[in-house]
Amino acid sequence: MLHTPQFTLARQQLRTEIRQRRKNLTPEQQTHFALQAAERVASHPKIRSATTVSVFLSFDGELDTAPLIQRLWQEGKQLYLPVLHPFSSHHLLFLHYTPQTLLVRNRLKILEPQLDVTKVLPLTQLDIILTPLVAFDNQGQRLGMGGGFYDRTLEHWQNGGPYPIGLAHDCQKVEELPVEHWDVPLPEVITPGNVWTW
Ligand SMILES: Nc1nc2c(c(=O)[nH]1)N(C=O)[C@@H](CNc1ccc(C(=O)N[C@@H](CCC(=O)O)C(=O)O)cc1)CN2
Ligand SMILES: Nc1ncnc2c1ncn2[C@@H]1O[C@H](COP(=O)(O)OP(=O)(O)OP(=O)(O)O)[C@@H](O)[C@H]1O
Repeated sequence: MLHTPQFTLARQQLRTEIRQRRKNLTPEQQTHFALQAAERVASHPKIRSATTVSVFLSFDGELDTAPLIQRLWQEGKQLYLPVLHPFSSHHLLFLHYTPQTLLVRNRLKILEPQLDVTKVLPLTQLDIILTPLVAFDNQGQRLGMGGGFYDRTLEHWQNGGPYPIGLAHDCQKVEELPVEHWDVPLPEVITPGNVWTW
């Protein structure tokens, strides 16, 4: 199915608008929301029973994952971070993340663990994938930064892949997103104020 230029433009405008919305949150709001969300994530049954969880390092006004990461380490979870694949474009690898991990800035200016193949976890061994997003809607549809990284990662999640849980601010929710055929809807999104399930 092909879409009109207007449709693509609508997605792009929505990205710009919601990114601005989350960047407008005050530092006080960011701190408060990060703690609220950390509590919701850490007490979620699927997280409690998980061994391996992928997180992300926040940028661009995203919900700050720093308190959540500390808490999950304390609880003995094995954490992983997305790393841009060195030659398979728009694909991610997931690398082990500990307090000792050396972080470097990638070409999109996001911190990631330095590439070390011995630290890569196959997707089939990841229990939960906490998924960043720009906007989500009433049906669990997700709009990301536009690289298709998580769409590719989550393509086969229902056939033995990691269970995805979106992580976002409440202000990132919209009524209905313009959806592309490759968009993968999320079964759950956790915000500071709510746990949304579909
Ligand atoms: N914290 C976090 N990590 C993540 C993601 C994310 O959404 N959040 N990603 C989810 O997919 C992947 C990175 N995806 C991205 C896709 C596009 C842009 C981007 O357009 N960035 C700049 C321009 C980059 C540049 O300066 O060259 C921009 O802000 O417009 C950034 C990240 C992997 N890691
Ligand atoms: N499963 C897939 N297989 C191949 N190409 C894909 C797949 N998913 C997305 N793409 C391609 O990736 C590009 C970006 O997709 P999209 O705009 O939906 O990204 P996004 O969901 O906003 O970003 P992200 O998932 O990185 O947060 C599109 O051009 C699309 O064709």
